[in-house]
Amino acid sequence: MNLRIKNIDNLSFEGKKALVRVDFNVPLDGEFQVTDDTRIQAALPTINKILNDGGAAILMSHLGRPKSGPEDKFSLKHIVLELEKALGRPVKFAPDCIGQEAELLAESLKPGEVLLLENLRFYKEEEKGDVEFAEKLSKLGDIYVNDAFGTAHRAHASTSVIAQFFNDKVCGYLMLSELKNAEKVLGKPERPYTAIMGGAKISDKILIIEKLLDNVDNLIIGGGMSYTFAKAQGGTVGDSLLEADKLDFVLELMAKARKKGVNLLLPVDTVISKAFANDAEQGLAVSGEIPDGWMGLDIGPETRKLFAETILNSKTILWNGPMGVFEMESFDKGTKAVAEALVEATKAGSYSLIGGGDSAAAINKFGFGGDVSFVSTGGGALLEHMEGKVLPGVAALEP
Ligand SMILES: Nc1ncnc2c1ncn2[C@@H]1O[C@H](COP(=O)(O)OP(=O)(O)O)[C@@H](O)[C@H]1O
Ligand SMILES: O=C(OP(=O)(O)O)[C@H](O)COP(=O)(O)O
Repeated sequence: MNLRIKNIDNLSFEGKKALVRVDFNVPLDGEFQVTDDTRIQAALPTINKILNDGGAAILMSHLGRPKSGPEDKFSLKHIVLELEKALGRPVKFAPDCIGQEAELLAESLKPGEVLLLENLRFYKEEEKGDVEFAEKLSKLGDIYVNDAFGTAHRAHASTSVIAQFFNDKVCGYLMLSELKNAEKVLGKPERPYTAIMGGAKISDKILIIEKLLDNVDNLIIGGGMSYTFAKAQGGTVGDSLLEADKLDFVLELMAKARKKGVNLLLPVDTVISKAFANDAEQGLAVSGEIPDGWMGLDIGPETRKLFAETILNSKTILWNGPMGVFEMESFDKGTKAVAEALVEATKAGSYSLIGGGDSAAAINKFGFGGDVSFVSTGGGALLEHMEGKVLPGVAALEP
């Protein structure tokens, strides 16, 4: 971890206004209710430290990916109630993240008070990393705190460019805890070290899979991406997810695993279905032998046993991406079996780190969130960090 960054514990916020970049990019339902408040809860230690010190907190975040300007469905006003509930105190809201009203609201903020700014991405300048926009934001606070680990892989105005306008700039507690936990896997992980990769698309995870082969003892591949491996080995995959342009890459990966002595585990059987639906006709197939008209939507029972065995023999485990379409009950058994193995391994003293929105949602769905070592609030950010890339949101905090 970078020790040149100032420690938040050594900083007093008394009488100060802290401008805090948080990641409140949380899921909302059709009624604009927050359906998972993990990221809000995770930001509380930093906000409470500021308030308990006698400071005021000005919170800024993005929500979703608005295309051009303000859109009601992406307004952060929808999360004010949830934030008030979590903090146990009122939260003021600035309907624009820059400009006169935001400045007046920030200026009149008293110690112990909290102000939430409207979605930063209502300005295209945010994602462009525009310096003038960053400077306007910076006028709102005296100290800059970045606690948005989930967005730390973005070099945006509020996550990195803004830092140059502050003498006092620090990592928040969430960011620190995320970096510390990732270090256990990135540094000298206790061995055997097993990475489990799943989810829908190989193309999203190519770099990380390749990078992992330099470090892991076992690499488990499940979920939608495993059918491209089956196809590349000459198998048939019916209507399963397939990235036909990645077949050569997959064969190279397999060769690299052999060369590096990495034990690559692929599914040996798969739950198949006639359609992408919970109640469609289902069956079981040997991997690479899926008939036409069927699609693989989960790993099969033999695979679950095989994967669990390896997980239980591991000392460090990194998991990203579900083993099947866990959102449907008929296809959640593989993901559940892997989650259960992770919990058991953790109980036996192994270190387990889970990243990615869907993997975190899966582990929470099964009620295991508290039974693994760490569930990261980052998806892309955690993976980029694992690839060894410098996170702009962290680098910007260096003096
Ligand atoms: N066999 C499969 N066929 C289709 N979709 C799948 C399959 N296995 C997993 N998925 C889907 O992959 C999605 C998660 O992928 P991804 O976004 O890569 O995970 P994460 O957010 O954890 O990184 C889930 O919505 C899940 O339903
Ligand atoms: O949810 C996020 O990323 P994730 O889906 O990789 O966890 C972050 O808020 C970053 O959002 P972005 O990918 O729109 O920049």
